[in-house]
Amino acid sequence: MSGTATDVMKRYRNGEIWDFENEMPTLTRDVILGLDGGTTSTLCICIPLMPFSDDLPDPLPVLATAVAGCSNHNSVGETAARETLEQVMAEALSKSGSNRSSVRAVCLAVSGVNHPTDQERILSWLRHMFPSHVKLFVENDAVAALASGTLGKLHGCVLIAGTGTIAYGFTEDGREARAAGAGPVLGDWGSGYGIAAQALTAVVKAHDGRGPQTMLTSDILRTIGLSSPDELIGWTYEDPSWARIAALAPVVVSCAEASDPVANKILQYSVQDLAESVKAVVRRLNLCGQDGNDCFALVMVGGVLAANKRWDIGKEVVSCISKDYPGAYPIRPKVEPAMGAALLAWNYFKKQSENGLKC
Ligand SMILES: Nc1ncnc2c1ncn2[C@@H]1O[C@H](COP(=O)(O)OP(=O)(O)OP(=O)(O)O)[C@@H](O)[C@H]1O
Repeated sequence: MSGTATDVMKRYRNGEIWDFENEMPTLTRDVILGLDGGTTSTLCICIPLMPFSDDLPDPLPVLATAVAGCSNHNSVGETAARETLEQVMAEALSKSGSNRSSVRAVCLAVSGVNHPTDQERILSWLRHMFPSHVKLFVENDAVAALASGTLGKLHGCVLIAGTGTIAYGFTEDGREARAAGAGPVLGDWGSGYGIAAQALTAVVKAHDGRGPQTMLTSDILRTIGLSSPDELIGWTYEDPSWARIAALAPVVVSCAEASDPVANKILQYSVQDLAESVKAVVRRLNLCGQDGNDCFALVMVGGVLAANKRWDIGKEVVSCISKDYPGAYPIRPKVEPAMGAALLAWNYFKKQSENGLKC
């Protein structure tokens, strides 16, 4: 299958493949399922197998989406994770008017896929759900995040900074490298958790007389409804979940915006840490070429990198990376990681077709 940009425009209307002869959506079609399996929810997106053009339609055609709970087997166990996946894919297919026999590929991006054995285990679940001709992919969620910025091409580096952080990159010939993403105990200081943990530490140090006074004390205590730093010990033990601590990151930003030197220092350190993760990946993969000036996509994802009025962490990170690697071009994805996952699978078929292979 191949198609020009004009063909693509002709074949889509309102995000559906359109049967122009009969003025109705085409009912029988090959579809791809892209899934983003997070710790809180799982999103499944069903797209048609689009024509293999370099100019993708804008907006990208979505036949249906479905949302379910957690599908991370580390959190909910294998049986519940499999059931959630089955349910969310069945719902997306049913909403799109398709069924399992229309599925050409499934790409599942999940957090916690760090090793080929994780991949194999999840692949074997999918193999039981679909006929053998269906192409199956299981990736780390960072890979889908990269693809959501590059529209399916695995080339460049993604930096995710939300509750946690990770940098993940690919060369055009498929080599990959990652940095950070090992969790707060192992020093992800640029994550929401890392920023908030440094701020809480600064508050306790100021209270003890081990560090400078900071407006973080009043602002953090007000935010979490405590009256003294002494109560922080009980507060952290009460529920040490990463997201609860990480939710304090915007308080650090507002204190830095109000020129608090301690908050400023924390953010500057976090910016350096995030930039170092990306630079480590770029260096190991030589994404910037021999002279250091080659262009590469730098996909920026996550709440910490969202634009703030005056203290824009994402902008500072890019500026820090650009000093060493001027070819880094930042992309803030317009589509969901689940779409990134679906586009990864589509790109696989596109490459097959370009190489003259049957797909
Ligand atoms: N304006 C902001 N500036 C800095 N940090 C922010 C801002 N808004 C939200 N955050 C932080 O972003 C984090 C949430 O981001 P996001 O929703 O991308 O993460 P997540 O999906 O929960 O985590 P992860 O990507 O690690 O799984 C929270 O820690 C929050 O404190």
